[in-house]
Amino acid sequence: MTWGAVLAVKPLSAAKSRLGGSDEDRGGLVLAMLDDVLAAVTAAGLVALVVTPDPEIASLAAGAGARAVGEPAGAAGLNAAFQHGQRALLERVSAVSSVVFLQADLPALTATQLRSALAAHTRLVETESAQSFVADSTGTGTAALLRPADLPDAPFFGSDSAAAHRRAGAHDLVARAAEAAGWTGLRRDVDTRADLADAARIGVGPATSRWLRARS
Ligand SMILES: Nc1nc2c(ncn2[C@@H]2O[C@H](COP(=O)(O)OP(=O)(O)OP(=O)(O)O)[C@@H](O)[C@H]2O)c(=O)[nH]1
Ligand SMILES: C=C(OP(=O)(O)O)C(=O)O
Repeated sequence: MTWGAVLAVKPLSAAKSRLGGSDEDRGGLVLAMLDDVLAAVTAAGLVALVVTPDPEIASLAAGAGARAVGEPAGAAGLNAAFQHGQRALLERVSAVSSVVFLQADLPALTATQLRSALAAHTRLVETESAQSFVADSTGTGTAALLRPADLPDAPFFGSDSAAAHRRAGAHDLVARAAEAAGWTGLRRDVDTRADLADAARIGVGPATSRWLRARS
């Protein structure tokens, strides 16, 4: 399997409203977390593509070695953005056979944990068309959805997405893979200041670490 990663990020002015703070402060954190996620994705050997309407985010993605595309025409929301990104990635890199839709707010993600999840998918998912997911640390959201690169179906990110992906037939990797106990960074998405403190406790990447130091 040749894996690609698709990430989606809203405009900086609208992103991560639950974190509070000034637009500038929050925007800096969104960029830092994306930088750390892309570093882990690249270190894991995946090609990455970011769907975003924001030129500053697109520029950071390009600097980190990822491709960047704008929002899909005529469709809105995260699930349409992921589908659009999957199609765009396949058009650009035809060798990609599987994709992971990955949240951009996982600053404690490591390449080792990401590779471990991809390996668990390959080991546990028997049929070629099957999907699997990694639930976030609360168990209700989805940190990553793993699937064939040519699957056209829309994913079900949003509230209670873990249950929605399970209902859609995706395998629950956290329930099935013993090594999921080590996926602390992969599962630690950051929506609130408390989440950020927990990510810092786990250990964030260099960009988020710099952002935190500048504020301490
Ligand atoms: N490109 C794109 N990304 C999106 C869209 N909606 C959500 N996202 C991204 O999807 C990811 C998951 O969304 P959330 O964790 O809810 O983040 P958020 O919407 O920025 O956070 P809140 O404002 O606090 O709800 C984040 O990286 C968002 O930037 C969209 O319509 N287009
Ligand atoms: C979109 C999701 O993330 P969050 O719950 O952080 O909004 C999700 O888990 O499907």
